[in-house]
Amino acid sequence: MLTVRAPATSANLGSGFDVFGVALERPADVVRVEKAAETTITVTGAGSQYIPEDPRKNTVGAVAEALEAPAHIRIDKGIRPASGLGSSAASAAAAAVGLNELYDRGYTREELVPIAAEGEAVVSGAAHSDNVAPSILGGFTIARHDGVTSVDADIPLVACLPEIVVSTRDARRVVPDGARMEQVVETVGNAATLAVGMARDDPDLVGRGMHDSVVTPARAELIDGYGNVHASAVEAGATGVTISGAGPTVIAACHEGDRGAVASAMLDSFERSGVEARAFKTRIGRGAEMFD
Ligand SMILES: Nc1ncnc2c1ncn2[C@@H]1O[C@H](COP(=O)(O)OP(=O)(O)O)[C@@H](O)[C@H]1O
Ligand SMILES: N[C@@H](CCOP(=O)(O)O)C(=O)O
Repeated sequence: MLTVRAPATSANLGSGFDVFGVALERPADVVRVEKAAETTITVTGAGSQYIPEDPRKNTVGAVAEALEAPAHIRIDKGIRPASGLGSSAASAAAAAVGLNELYDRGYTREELVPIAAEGEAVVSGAAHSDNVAPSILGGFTIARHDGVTSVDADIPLVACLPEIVVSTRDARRVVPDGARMEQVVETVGNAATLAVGMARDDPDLVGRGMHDSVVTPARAELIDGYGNVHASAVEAGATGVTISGAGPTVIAACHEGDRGAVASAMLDSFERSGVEARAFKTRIGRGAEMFD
């Protein structure tokens, strides 16, 4: 039996829709895999009552099938589903890393990314890799159709999760069909700024690069109080604020010493909108880790 801890992730970071992602130091899913004649799944932990144990409907089932690696898979959820923190992806990432080792398949971590993304297709209708890539590789990742680039980065973050459920499948339905040329130009500038900020561990550049005028405004409508939470976080010192993944988590980049104030400001602001929320002070962290 093998045990794998795979971290929560924040995808998009505003300007990098379906491309950028970061691994978070916490929270995480823990997945145990054991060889079996056919795949069975049990789920415990955060939000487990909403997660199917049928291998055709759970992200880890798709991964086991893609790797031809049937197993008893036990998932202990540390990441609430439909949170915008890559909950479904963390389980898929952990299963990919664990089953690859258990069955000695020999795939590199980069090669496991599209395999784990098969799980995302099951739940969101699209095999987007921007959550599974950082959950497997850690750091800041750029997921393209032809492969993944990753870089270690150290940026302090605050993730604020309101008690609202937004499924990725629903949030993908509000993504606009296209963008105007000036938005494309702006997005290229922001995305490039963010990537340089990651390479330099610079929270100011990362924050500036998180702005997005294409997808984020449409999705903000799904999160009660988003505009005020954004403004409060910036006022408290956040260098940039955006929706984490498909939401409803709101993620802020900041300097180390500002994390407490930013977290309090975001919580207070959600509360003023009548929304209960939790805030995690976190930072960019490592990818999936395996234990015997
Ligand atoms: N292993 C899993 N972990 C979490 N959610 C899963 C898993 N397998 C299937 N799901 C389903 O995926 C959906 C949550 O995924 P998604 O909407 O992408 O949210 P998140 O951003 O938290 O990953 C829920 O409907 C949940 O039942
Ligand atoms: N690029 C995807 C990311 C979804 O992230 P999740 O954490 O909400 O599953 C999207 O924006 O749809």
